[in-house]
Amino acid sequence: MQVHNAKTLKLPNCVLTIGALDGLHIGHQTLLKHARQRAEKLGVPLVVYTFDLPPKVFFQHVKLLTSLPEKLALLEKLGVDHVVVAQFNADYISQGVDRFLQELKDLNPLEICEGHDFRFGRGREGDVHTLRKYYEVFILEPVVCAEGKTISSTRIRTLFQLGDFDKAYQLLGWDKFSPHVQQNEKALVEK
Ligand SMILES: Cc1cc2nc3c(=O)[nH]c(=O)nc-3n(C[C@H](O)[C@H](O)[C@H](O)COP(=O)(O)O)c2cc1C
Ligand SMILES: Nc1ncnc2c1ncn2[C@@H]1O[C@H](COP(=O)(O)OP(=O)(O)OP(=O)(O)O)[C@@H](O)[C@H]1O
Repeated sequence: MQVHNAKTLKLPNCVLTIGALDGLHIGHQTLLKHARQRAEKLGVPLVVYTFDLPPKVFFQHVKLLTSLPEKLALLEKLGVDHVVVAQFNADYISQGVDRFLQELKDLNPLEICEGHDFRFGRGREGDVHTLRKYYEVFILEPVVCAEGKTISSTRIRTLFQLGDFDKAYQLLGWDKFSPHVQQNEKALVEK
């Protein structure tokens, strides 16, 4: 797997998923497994475009579930070929939807795979309908837990704060005893 700064990767084609992907929980994993299958079927690389810090950590100062090195290790396990890491800072945020779409052009995605609530660009002005004007977009149905509630990074952060570690690990879907999970448990309960 190769890691790139924003605006440096150029590809003739790919399957692309964009997102904060904090925690790489079961919803994210399902999305990336689908994207992996599409990339294999089309014979093109799988690219993930992600943000460091995740936008919600930057704006709302919520707790980080996975550090960048942890996230990259998990993306590699999921069979991602290229990861673009955008430094999410004031300068980056100032770019509007048009410049972000311009950047995507260099990746030439044959398909973009997202969940229905994906947003992008300054003020969250772009969504899957915006992407559909230019690209083939696959929308994954919300992945839910056994009680039918949608899995999200926000929900997992809340479960950690409530001390419901078993449920949080269940929704993360990674090995409870792996070093990154133990390290995060400590970080998430410490205020
Ligand atoms: C160029 C750019 C500017 C953004 N500006 C904002 C912003 O002003 N406010 C905000 O909440 N999120 C902003 N975001 C983050 C997106 O809303 C969104 O969190 C990001 O695209 C990841 O999608 P996800 O949260 O569905 O994973 C921006 C994203 C991009 C690519
Ligand atoms: N449970 C889920 N089912 C299907 N798609 C999902 C699910 N959770 C996230 N996604 C998709 O994964 C991509 C990245 O989303 P994001 O990183 O914002 O996850 P999130 O769990 O919704 O985070 P947060 O709770 O911080 O908003 C988006 O396309 C989003 O729609």
